[in-house]
Amino acid sequence: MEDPASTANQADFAETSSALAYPRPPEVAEFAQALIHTRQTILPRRLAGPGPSPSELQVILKAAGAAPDHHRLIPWRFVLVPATSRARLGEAFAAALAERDPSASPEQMAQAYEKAERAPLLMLAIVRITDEDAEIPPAERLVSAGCAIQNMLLMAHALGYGGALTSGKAMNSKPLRTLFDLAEHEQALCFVSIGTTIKTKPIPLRPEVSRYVSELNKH
Ligand SMILES: Cc1cc2nc3c(=O)[nH]c(=O)nc-3n(C[C@H](O)[C@H](O)[C@H](O)COP(=O)(O)O)c2cc1C
Repeated sequence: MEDPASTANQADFAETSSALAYPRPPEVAEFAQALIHTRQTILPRRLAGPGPSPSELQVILKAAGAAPDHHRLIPWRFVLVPATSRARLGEAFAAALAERDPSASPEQMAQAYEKAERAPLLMLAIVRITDEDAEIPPAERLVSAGCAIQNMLLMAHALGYGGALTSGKAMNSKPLRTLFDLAEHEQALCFVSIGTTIKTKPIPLRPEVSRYVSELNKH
């Protein structure tokens, strides 16, 4: 059965690209494989300018919108943190640290503050855990958010940028929730950092398929 577009309005949707040729030329799968398997985390301290241009940023953000999204709820959102707002984020990180560890040293406070300065493109990924559509449980919303985030990481990688997801103890602290104006039913998932890779590292080893796949027995 087709899903109704329940929460989001039809006007919220737009065509993005034309279809790929069918049958697929083999290069398509080869390209997809190369893209997926060469993506790796490049931590924010290894990301410098330039970051994506405004038009590249739109391409990256549009990729999120291609994620599977049951009932087309758009249960996630991203808040960009431009250079002019990094100081406010740094203050929230430091306040979050002070809240959970009142004995934090000035060095630790400075480190917490400095985390907001890294990576030319920084955004917070937020998921709407519940809303009036009770049919779509939190787990499905989280899956959709993860798909949207991975789409952006892969698109950034295709454009030649490095990227990383970072979380940490400040994620759902009061200072951060207040700064990003999170509603009660929203949860901060992770920061997405994107920029030019200044230091590469070997591609990590990937798990054998047998580690995560099994077959349902008949009995
Ligand atoms: C939601 C989420 C949050 C993450 N937060 C952090 C983090 O705070 N610090 C970090 O070093 N890596 C973080 N990671 C990245 C993982 O450590 C990384 O993806 C993993 O080591 C696999 O490496 P790869 O991305 O290079 O394949 C996070 C990943 C996810 C999915």
